[in-house]
Amino acid sequence: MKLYYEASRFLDDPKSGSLQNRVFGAARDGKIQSDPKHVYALVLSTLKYRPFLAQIIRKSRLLELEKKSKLTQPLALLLVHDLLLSKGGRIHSKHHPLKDAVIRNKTRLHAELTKLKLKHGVRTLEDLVEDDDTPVRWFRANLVRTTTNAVLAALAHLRRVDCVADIQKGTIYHDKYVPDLFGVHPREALVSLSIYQSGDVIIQDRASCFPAFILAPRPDKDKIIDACAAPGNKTTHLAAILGNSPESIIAFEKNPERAKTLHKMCEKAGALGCVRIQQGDFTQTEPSKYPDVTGLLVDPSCSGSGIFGRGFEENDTQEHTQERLKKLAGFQVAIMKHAMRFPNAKKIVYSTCSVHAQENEQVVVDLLLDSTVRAQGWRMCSRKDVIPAWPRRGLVEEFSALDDPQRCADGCIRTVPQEDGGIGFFAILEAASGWPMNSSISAVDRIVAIGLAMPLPSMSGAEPWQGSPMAKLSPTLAEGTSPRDPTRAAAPSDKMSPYRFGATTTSKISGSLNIRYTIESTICSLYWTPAYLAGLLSTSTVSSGSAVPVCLNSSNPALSSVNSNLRPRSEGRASSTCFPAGMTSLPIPSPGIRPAMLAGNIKALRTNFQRLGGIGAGKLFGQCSGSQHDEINYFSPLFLKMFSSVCYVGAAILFANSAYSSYQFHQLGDALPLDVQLEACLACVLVLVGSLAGVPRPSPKHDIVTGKEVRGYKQEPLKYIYMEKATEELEVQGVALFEELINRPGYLALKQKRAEFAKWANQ
Ligand SMILES: C[S@@+](CC[C@H](N)C(=O)[O-])C[C@H]1O[C@@H](n2cnc3c(N)ncnc32)[C@H](O)[C@@H]1O
Repeated sequence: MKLYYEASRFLDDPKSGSLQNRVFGAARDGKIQSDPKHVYALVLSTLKYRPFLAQIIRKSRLLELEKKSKLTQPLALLLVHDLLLSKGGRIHSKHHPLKDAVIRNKTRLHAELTKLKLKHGVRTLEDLVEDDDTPVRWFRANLVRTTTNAVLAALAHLRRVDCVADIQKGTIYHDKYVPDLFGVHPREALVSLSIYQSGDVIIQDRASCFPAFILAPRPDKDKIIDACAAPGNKTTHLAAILGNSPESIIAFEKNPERAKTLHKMCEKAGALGCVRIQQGDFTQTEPSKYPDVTGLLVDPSCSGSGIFGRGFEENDTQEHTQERLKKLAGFQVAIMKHAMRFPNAKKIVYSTCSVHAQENEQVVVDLLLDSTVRAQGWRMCSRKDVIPAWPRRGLVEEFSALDDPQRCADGCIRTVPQEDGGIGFFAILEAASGWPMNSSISAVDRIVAIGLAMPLPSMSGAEPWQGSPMAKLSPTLAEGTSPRDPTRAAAPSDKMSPYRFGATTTSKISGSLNIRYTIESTICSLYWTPAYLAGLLSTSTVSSGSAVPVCLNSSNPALSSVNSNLRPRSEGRASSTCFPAGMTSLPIPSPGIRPAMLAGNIKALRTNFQRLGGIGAGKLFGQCSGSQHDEINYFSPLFLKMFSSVCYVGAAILFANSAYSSYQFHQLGDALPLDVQLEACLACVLVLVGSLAGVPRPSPKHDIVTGKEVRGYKQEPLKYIYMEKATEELEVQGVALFEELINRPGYLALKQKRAEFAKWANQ
């Protein structure tokens, strides 16, 4: 429980700073004893799902119901998170009153989770969070390994659409801005495809593809430095544009762990021949040692505010936010100034994944107002050099300190998170005097392009080749700063796409209603069906009166006593239950029946089944003839025909019911419960019985000695099932024997049940 107590301190910690810093800092200072990695992971995941967990807790009334246990909201969030979402079963490890309080409400909490999933039409909460975050799954053809046409051929099963808004499941969009880029619906199974696994395609947000595209290095001519490279999305994109020319990229990465990720990603992309990875601080390099470098891509650590749900933490104060932005901007200007010192660099692209002007336009203004930068001849490029067709440009008001604010703003690219189909982005281009605006990188003038960077998969354990589309992953920040944590999980339903709403409404609810109903009805069927079957068999015996046609041999001396017991049940006391006369001898295991009484009847029932089984289904249904000479009675052909039909109809209903239940469980991603499996088995048995009963009777045979017709086997009478006593006893107790059967909703009450369930699910 220590872990939960310690983690709860970080959920609503008023202190500023990133979660990672706070948790690991607390561990260093000896303020927490639990493994900081566990604390961090637990708090991070709880924060991610917080709105949903809070909703589940509120709707289940957990805190109200467990008032006595003094369960607090932060602890409830963590414990419910582990109960519902953690696979490790940590909450069950040792008893503790607070853990027990949550576990006591397990069913209620699971029900609320199910309702939430049904409401949003998702199989897991992960889907819900992801859905809110990623409007489009962007991926680019890795031209190091394949071609755009080969990728299109591999995805030929997807229908081509011409605009981002038309992207839905089963479609593919070929981007009009970045030629090797494609967009699919986030739920499209991309990562399971071989083209993804082989590294032929790399998932990368469109905005993240802009910087390398703007830099546009030329194969065999340019040498590029990627100043802040890990995890390597833009590095591998550069390699693709450079046609994998040997040794054409130097990729710097300060963080040793992230440098390993960068290596992995380059390896996966097949770009190691082209990229030289240099682990170390780019700002500590000596520019004069790189005379052959013609261009740089500077994608420094930033606030990551352009990535969905990765803005500053909600508990960050305004002052703290400003303080952090100032610090980041200071680093960003410094690293850009260093990049501008490379003697033969003609073009620099600067990018961040922030939406804050402080990290974007204001950095550019600071650079352009700097006397050293001016003296070096760097200037801003105009719109025509920075994806001119892209409609969203920089913020004019931020350039008021410069000569032509409109021109400067037009030289920028901005993307709004989600609205523009991906993460937030900004880009600007500057050039030194004399630089021909439409020139390539070989031009003598110097250019600076500014955009936004991508999140870092390694931060959240993503595979490096997943690239940048994982919009939830946090970016690495500058020195003295730290990655952003998801203070908010996915947006609530009002932010959801129409697509999901579509899936959320009637069909899901009615379907889910059916799940519950089918479970209910399945259990009922399983509970009652053997009784019905036994009843059918017994009834056919009883209802025909004393001249029982089934299995009683009038020559049998034991028969008279048996027959005397076989008076129609309507004469007995059970008739008061209003149950159909023919069914009164059913050994129904009503909860009211005391076990001892039931045991007697079960024994009798078993004996009957054994006898019937002993005779054999074929013999029972009269399709076989035997060698015995006793003439015995059989079911009438009409009865058998009807019985067979009843079996088929029953089997069809059970099959349909179990199939639909299976479908619904599949939709929910749950394993098929035993009762549904048993239902399907029962349906098979009914088909078998029905088909045996439906086999036409053989023509009568004649005894070769007597010449008489021989039609079957001698059979023993079925044992009488004594329901009378049980009935009496129950009536004394005031229990209606068949109450459950009478009150049980029929299969045809589905509509009503659906409505009830829909009401329940929408509470
Ligand atoms: C925003 S990420 C880069 C993302 C990368 N460009 C991509 O698209 O995959 C910033 C990276 O720069 C690294 N970094 C920060 N300061 C650095 C420095 N002074 N020198 C080299 N790398 C640095 C960080 O460790 C981090 O991995």
